Amino acid sequence: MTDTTPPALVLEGVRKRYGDVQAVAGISLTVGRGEFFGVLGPNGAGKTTLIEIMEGLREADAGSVSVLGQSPWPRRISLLPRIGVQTQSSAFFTRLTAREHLETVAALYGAGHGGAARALALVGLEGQGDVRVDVLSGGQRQRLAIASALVHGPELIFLDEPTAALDPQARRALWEVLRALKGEGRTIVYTTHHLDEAEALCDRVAIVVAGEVVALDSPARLVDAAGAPSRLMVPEERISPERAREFAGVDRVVVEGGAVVLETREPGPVLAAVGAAVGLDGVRTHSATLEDVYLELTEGT
Ligand SMILES: Nc1ncnc2c1ncn2[C@@H]1O[C@H](COP(=O)(O)OP(=O)(O)OP(=O)(O)O)[C@@H](O)[C@H]1O
Repeated sequence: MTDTTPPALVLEGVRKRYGDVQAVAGISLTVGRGEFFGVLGPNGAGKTTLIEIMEGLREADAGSVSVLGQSPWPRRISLLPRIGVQTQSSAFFTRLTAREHLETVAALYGAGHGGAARALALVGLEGQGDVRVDVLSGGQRQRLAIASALVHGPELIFLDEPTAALDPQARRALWEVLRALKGEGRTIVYTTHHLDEAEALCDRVAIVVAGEVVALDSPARLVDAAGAPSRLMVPEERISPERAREFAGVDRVVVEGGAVVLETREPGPVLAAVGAAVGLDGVRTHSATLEDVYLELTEGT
């Protein structure tokens, strides 16, 4: 039987200009149901504009957008309960408590009250349910904004830099929340400047530069395709740069922070050769990461 369920998102040739600025310059992409999809890119690359077009908060100048099989613009009431959008803090009901705020958001989507307690617990705000929104800390407000996107149990969740203002523990806790939501089959589309996070969480990422997608794939495939070298760091008292250069498969040798660094695209054989020659005590390795790929693709922007 063929699956006729439409993808979570289909964008074709989407463009958006603000005056002289071409914020989104022809973006096409598809996000499958249940996918965790990251939108990455430097400040001003067009990520927020793109997400707002997906959310139905902005109209594209050109191109087509399909969200769960429907066009999100003009605003489509039937779509709203099915998508979750991280509230901007300007849209908070500041005189309400955190719980009342979430109950109100849930009611606006036609969902019951039960979701508020669950959403508070999911983002680690169970102790702040009775605290007024206007006295929450910046990080707590951010968590409430995320809870607002989840409270009605949507199929597709959009988050714009959800971990930006969070402390490291809250950030890791949110990773677990996001993983659990994905585990429930929900689709997540989010932007972040944390490349380690995108690498840990996303099934696929799109790297956006100046309104265009310059790379789109799984983090692992992007890293493989970039062919960035691995680095082996050997304490400098154990090996000289001259000797390090003699190992087959070493592309480049530099001395950094008390270590002789061997750059190689064949880390296995080089590591074995270094081990046989001088031993592996104190040797550290660094494989290429999504951040290396990102920095290369966004260089000069
Ligand atoms: N309402 C607006 N009016 C005019 N220009 C805008 C507006 N919103 C965004 N822009 C411009 O469009 C471009 C893309 O902005 P956008 O906020 O989409 O980028 P971003 O990738 O989300 O950036 P950041 O990482 O800094 O949040 C920028 O040059 C920005 O100055």
